[in-house]
Amino acid sequence: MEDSFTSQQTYIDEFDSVEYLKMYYDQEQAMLSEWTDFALQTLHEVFSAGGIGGDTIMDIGSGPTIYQLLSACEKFKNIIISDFLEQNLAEIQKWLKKEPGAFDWTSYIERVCKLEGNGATCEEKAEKLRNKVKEVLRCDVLKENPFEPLTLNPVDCVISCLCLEACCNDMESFCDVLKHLKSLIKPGGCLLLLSKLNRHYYSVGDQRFSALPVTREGLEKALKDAGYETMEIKVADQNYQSKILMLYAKHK
Ligand SMILES: C[S@@+](CC[C@H](N)C(=O)[O-])C[C@H]1O[C@@H](n2cnc3c(N)ncnc32)[C@H](O)[C@@H]1O
Repeated sequence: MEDSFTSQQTYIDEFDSVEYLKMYYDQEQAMLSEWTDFALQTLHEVFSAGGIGGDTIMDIGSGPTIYQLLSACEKFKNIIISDFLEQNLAEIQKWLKKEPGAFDWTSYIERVCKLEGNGATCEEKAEKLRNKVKEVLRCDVLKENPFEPLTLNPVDCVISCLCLEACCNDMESFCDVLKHLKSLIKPGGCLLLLSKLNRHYYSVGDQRFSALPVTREGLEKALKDAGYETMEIKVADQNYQSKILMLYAKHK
């Protein structure tokens, strides 16, 4: 069964949130900086350019991470965090409640404060983000209503980083998921997707998790087929090892 796409039960049983943070977000691990450099810089640019903002932003497949919301928290009054796994939501809650053992995001917060250059301290920025997170919810993007049995009001913006490729085993399913997300966005609102291209899997500890190897063209087509209008695409510099990109699309 080596080749089958990772099941939801495997995620529930095997995804180790603490190990994921250690492998991909611990500053000691230099291999990660290409992703975080790109994500922090790109999200800073997208949110500071104006145009994207409003009442509520929803992060889909947040995992145990908050770096992706550091720039967004300047532009939205409310933030909804969501993931399929309870263990990831528990990690987020630990950080929100400043509990012992919570992951230390200080260096990420400092980097975003520096990019924003408005004199806010790391503590002030962290408090701003904490205060804006109004919900931490379980979701399953494979469901037509990812928050079933809840029905949420559509939001101004949905953001999702490295998640959809981890849930969908083909482009048809990817397109269906984009349609599910569309129902969570107000008409005229936007979707921000951050992805690594052509990746077949990622590892957490000894466990491999499947990824759908997406291309820029495939993503653009899926967005079009799902009824979005692509507004902007940014691809990381050539000197990055793996191709990574940000897609900004509008719910027409
Ligand atoms: C590679 S991690 C990305 C985490 C985080 N967004 C980041 O940028 O590091 C993929 C995430 O997708 C979540 N996921 C997997 N299947 C899902 C589903 N059906 N619905 C929502 N999230 C799902 C996993 O729990 C995991 O947190």
